[in-house]
Amino acid sequence: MKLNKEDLLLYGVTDSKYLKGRKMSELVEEAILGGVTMIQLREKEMTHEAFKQEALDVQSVCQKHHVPLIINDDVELCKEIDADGVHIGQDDLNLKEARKILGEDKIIGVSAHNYEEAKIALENGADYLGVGAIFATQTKDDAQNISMDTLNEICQKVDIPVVAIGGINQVNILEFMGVAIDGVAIVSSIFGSDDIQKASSLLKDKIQRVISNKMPTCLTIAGSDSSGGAGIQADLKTMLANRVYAMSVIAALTAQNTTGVDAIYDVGASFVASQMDSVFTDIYPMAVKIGMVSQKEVILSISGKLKQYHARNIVVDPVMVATSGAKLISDEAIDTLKENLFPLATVLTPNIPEAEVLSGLKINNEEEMLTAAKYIGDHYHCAVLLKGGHQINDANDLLYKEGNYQWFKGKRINNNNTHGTGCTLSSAIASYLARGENLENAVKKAKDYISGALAAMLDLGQGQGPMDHGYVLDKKD
Ligand SMILES: Nc1ncnc2c1ncn2[C@@H]1O[C@H](COP(=O)(O)OP(=O)(O)O)[C@@H](O)[C@H]1O
Ligand SMILES: Cc1ncc(COP(=O)(O)O)c(N)n1
Ligand SMILES: [Mg+2]
Repeated sequence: MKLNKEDLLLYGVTDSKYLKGRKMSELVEEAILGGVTMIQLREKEMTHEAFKQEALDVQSVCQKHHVPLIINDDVELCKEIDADGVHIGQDDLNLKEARKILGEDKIIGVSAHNYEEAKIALENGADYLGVGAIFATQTKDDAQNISMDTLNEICQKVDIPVVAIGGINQVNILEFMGVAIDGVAIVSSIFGSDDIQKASSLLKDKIQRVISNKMPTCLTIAGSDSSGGAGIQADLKTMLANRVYAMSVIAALTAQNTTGVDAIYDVGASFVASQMDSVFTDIYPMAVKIGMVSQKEVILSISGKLKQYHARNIVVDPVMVATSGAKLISDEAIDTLKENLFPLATVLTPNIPEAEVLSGLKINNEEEMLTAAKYIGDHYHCAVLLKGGHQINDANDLLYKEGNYQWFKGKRINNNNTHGTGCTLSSAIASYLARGENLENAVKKAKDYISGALAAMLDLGQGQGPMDHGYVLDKKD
């Protein structure tokens, strides 16, 4: 029996510490009834005879439900009872030998902790890879952690199925949104649960949704602009126009129009946290854009939640002053931003005045833009896109990342309606990161989008008006 990719969707891995006097085959049957699609029998401290007896019991349950049974480590036992396959680690009997013993018809899975190991396993004829540990796990204390990025890289470069393993539970399973895995291998959250069938069924439902979802998801955490040109409203319009599913956590409300900000109403830190819980435990965002956050407590609650949910692709727009000149952040909050949010950022997107505040340097030309971008990037250990919208000449933006820099040239458009340009650019970058683009391509596409939105020459309001975020839809008429 050879492997179907679909069999890996919810891969239950047993552990006798959860037996509590019951038979392993009973636990396995509950897991299968809940939706587990493949079973791995994993016993570390059992005599050969006892392991064989348990394996035969479990095998009859698996056969009854047409679920493949994989034996951990023990190639001989797999052959002896004619199980469907074996899973071997990096230290176990090597793959070529296992293949010689079992022949081509048996499934052989291999554990890999990095791309090199994955490549070798692929070359030596593995049928699937178990990659981890993704999260901290109690099952294996020596497990190395690997990042979502490495996991995704392995999935994309290796064309055999990949399951993620290590500490996966009902909440963090959503973090695989947008990662090209074929399934998850789970021990404790299935077999350690009081109701194995129910736990399996909930996990199955979640992993099915995560894997089948092809719509990139994106979250903005920012302030509301009642006039709709900047803040949350600009972000949602931008994300929609750049074809991602957009969600919002409102961190502040402004009474604002094109002529200025009349009032600010702060949203409490705990309500911001509640909004983030609601979003991250249901539709996990593949990228997050952070805009106006005016209060220290709110920033702390955002950074705490971003860490808790291992958010990735974080674009931080250090919004300090609106295009109209109004101050949007307290001085105390700027320090909190630097200490707590900047270290989490994939990229920071200051405009020239903001970069001057962050670097303490004056910026009058492109050479000084580079000096400031370098200072900020090296100081806060993140990539920096220093926007040139406030330059007198061209609207050229500078991306500085890990010692390298790249200019994104723009033609200055003779349009005074630039309300919300920073919000729009950062949201467009987040959208393309959610779509799987690397930072350089995301910036390039975002820059093209905003140039088009400015060139559409919308003219609304009595002050510096908003842009036409929907210009891309005109083609559809
Ligand atoms: N008149 C303009 N013509 C073309 N691009 C512009 C113009 N004004 C701003 N931009 C671009 O809009 C983006 C936002 O930049 P900027 O206006 O500096 O940010 P912020 O809104 O945060 O002050 C950048 O890509 C910048 O180059
Ligand atoms: C709620 C809110 N957030 C941000 C901005 C900054 O606008 P810009 O993108 O023009 O810098 C704004 N004016 N209002
Ligand atoms: Mg602006």
